[in-house]
Amino acid sequence: MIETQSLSVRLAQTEAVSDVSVRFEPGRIYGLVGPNGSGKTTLLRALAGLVAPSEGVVRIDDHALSSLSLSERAARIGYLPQTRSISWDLTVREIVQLGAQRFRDAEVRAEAALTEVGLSAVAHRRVFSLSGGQAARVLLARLLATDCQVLLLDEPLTALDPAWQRQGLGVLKAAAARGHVVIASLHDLGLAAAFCDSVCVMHDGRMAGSGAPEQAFTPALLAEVFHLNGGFRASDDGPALHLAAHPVSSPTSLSDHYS
Ligand SMILES: Nc1ncnc2c1ncn2[C@@H]1O[C@H](COP(=O)(O)OP(=O)(O)OP(=O)(O)O)[C@@H](O)[C@H]1O
Repeated sequence: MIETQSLSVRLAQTEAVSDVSVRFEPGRIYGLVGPNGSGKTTLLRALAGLVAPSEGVVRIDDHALSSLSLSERAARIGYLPQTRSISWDLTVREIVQLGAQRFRDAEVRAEAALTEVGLSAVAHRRVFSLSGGQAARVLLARLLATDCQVLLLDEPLTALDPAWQRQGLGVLKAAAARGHVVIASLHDLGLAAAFCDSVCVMHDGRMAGSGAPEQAFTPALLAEVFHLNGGFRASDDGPALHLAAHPVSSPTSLSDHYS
């Protein structure tokens, strides 16, 4: 379990996260959603202990995160940052094994993670020879290989094709089913609604709503936070989130949003 209590994070002149109290439970996948600049990355970085709270606290399993050593944090929390780069042209297998290096059976764990992301066939290849989407899957496999209780992912679907966006979320859902806490920032609200047990909606640094997608994604919240008309409607596969093709026509709020 990882939670924040009255968490605020100030970055220079900006209160990027403002008075957020939220609890994330094992066995569940959480979609962290919100417009650009709403505070998703900052909240994830605070949960990872990479940025200090200006107010409030992050707690993991009833320990204040700040009381844990770096190695204790690293054993509990895996983090896939938004800006991803691979510095060394190692093989795919070697990169993924780096995630599992605290385990004796790192090689076995790395192979299992590579299978999950569909990269076993290219495990011998140098990582710089891969496509952008394949490289993104290598880093997802490295994160899975950490086997950390808490997995934090900042826009993990970037660079993935539509099929692999769904496969990737399926892999994360399976990790949650194994007992991990999975928290992923996502921009695709439809995918968040389809795959996540809960969504947490950030708006101007605050938590504007949270809960099961059908409860949290109300038409009023979609209009207010995302400037979108939409809501859940019945479909053959059960209730599904439908969003209008065009944003709500609100020149003032949209110009604010995109400025
Ligand atoms: N290093 C920084 N210094 C000052 N302000 C920052 C810094 N990093 C982010 N911010 C500001 O904090 C706010 C939240 O940014 P954050 O990156 O957390 O948003 P986000 O929801 O992840 O956005 P996006 O969807 O665009 O990735 C924004 O107003 C941003 O401009």
